[in-house]
Amino acid sequence: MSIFRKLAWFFKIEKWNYLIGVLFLLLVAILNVVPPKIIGNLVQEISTKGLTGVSLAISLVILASVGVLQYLFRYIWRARIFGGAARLEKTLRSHLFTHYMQMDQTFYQEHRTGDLMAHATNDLQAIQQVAGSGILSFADSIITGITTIIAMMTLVDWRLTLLAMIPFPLLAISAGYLGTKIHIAFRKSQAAFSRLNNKTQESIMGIKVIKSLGQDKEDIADFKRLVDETIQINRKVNMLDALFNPMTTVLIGVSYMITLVLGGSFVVHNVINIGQLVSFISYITMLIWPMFAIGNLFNIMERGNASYDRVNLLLHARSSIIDDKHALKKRATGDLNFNIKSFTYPGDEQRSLTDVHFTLPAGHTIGLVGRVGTGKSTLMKLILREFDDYKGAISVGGINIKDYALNSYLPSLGYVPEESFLFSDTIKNNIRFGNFEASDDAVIEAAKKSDLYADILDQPNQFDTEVGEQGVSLSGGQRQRLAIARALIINPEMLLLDDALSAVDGETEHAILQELRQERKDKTTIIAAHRLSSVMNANEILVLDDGKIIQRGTHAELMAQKGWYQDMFHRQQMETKIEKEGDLNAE
Ligand SMILES: Nc1ncnc2c1ncn2[C@@H]1O[C@H](COP(=O)(O)OP(=O)(O)OP(=O)(O)O)[C@@H](O)[C@H]1O
Repeated sequence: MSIFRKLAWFFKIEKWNYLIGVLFLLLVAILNVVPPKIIGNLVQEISTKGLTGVSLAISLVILASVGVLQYLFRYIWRARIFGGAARLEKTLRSHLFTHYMQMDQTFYQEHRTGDLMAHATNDLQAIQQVAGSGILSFADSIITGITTIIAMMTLVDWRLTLLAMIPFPLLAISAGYLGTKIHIAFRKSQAAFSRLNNKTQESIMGIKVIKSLGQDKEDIADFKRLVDETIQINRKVNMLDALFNPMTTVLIGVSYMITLVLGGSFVVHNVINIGQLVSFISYITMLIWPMFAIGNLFNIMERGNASYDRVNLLLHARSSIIDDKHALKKRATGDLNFNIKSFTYPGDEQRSLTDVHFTLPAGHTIGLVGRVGTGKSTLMKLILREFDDYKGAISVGGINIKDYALNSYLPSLGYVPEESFLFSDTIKNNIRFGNFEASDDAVIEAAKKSDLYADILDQPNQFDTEVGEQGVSLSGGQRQRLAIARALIINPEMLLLDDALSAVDGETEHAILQELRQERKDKTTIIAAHRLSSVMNANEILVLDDGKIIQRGTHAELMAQKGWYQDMFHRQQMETKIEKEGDLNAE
């Protein structure tokens, strides 16, 4: 029952719909007791040869009217109760989705996508069932049960009713016992479903890697193992479930036996007549549904309860990146001051950034270089406010970035990672994702600036070409340039390119960077790259190692020093030369 308590907030909002629904359930249940009584009367009249044409006609008219009214009333309760359940699903669905949108990176590091999908589908459906079939089973089993029992007591005989109900308490005891077990089993079943969801999602996303490394057989075996495990757990749920329904049948059977033996003797001793016995047997039959409804109710409630707890846990997770009450609702413009004493990822032991300090005046570009895993992306993540828990401060235009409202701050930034997410939509819509108001001319302009225009004209439907899921129909370089166009269309105050030109050739890279220098004279740009040619023209270049700045200066200054930058520059020049010679020889 605790799930009803947990959903009290919703039933309060929908109280009128549920009250009207339950009222009509009650009317249906009251009407339900009429036909057995009429049939019992008819049988009695037949057995005493007292049946007349008029009484038969009246009985038939009553039966028909009851049928029509029940049809109408059933329609009303269905619309009210199931309509309410649909609204609960809608409310929870949008609540959960909005919550997902607001959560920070730490949340997404802690929860796997498959899990989050399972919560948004399976769990919400289970909760919705509580508000629909659950309420129906609950109200109907009580109402039908009570009205039928009252009819049996008043219209037939209260002693026979009590005797016929002897087996019923057993049902309540077993329901209570099985209910707890079912609750635990459901939790396990839902966790298993999440694991299976995660596996399916990961395998489909990673299908290319799995196939190219020849791991398909192992992956299928792994999947089968998970399916077996899930089936095993679900079998236990079904077994517990299966224990309940046959028990109901057995108990009803016992009740029938009591009725036939004792009811028969009541007829023999003229306590009740044969018509009443027929009515009584019909009433016992009418109790079968409430019994099954109780079984069904436990099932629905336990499933819903386990799901509600899981969803609630998610909804209670708080993002650590939240707006202050007095957060500034203004675009972040001006110089960037990055002063980080130290930053460690949540749950990590090792620092990822130590003593990284720099100022980037508006209109300037800073380059970030260094070995892999030295903190270049981490530095950008802090500017992007993916993580707020660090020692130090970052400010833009003299204002701490934590003091800006997220909805004002983030749209001031244009971020392009090495692998951008593209939506399965047209090229045009992907470019103007950051600004759907952007005109077609602005889209063309952004495509030209990112050196993508010629490629788009080669596509079958030019700007209206669908790029497929995650942009599968485009090359790596085209995807990167499309992501740059998407960032440029919002004309960001600060552009962050995180190895965003790694898949384009040197010439294209040169053209794009040239364009950016022209276009972004009063805005800041941060470029993290492995290819040093990407940062050569930056106003300052930081060389990072193990999260610390080991060298800094302009290209000329760094080339004049012995160190990582000079070594790497020479090495990359040599590689380019060898590549070019290789190309010439091939021609
Ligand atoms: N989300 C994360 N949680 C925990 N540790 C992380 C996370 N992201 C990165 N790290 C760690 O932080 C360090 C810096 O990683 P980062 O991605 O910033 O390096 P990078 O210089 O951008 O590397 P690359 O050139 O390969 O992109 C690495 O040791 C990495 O393992």
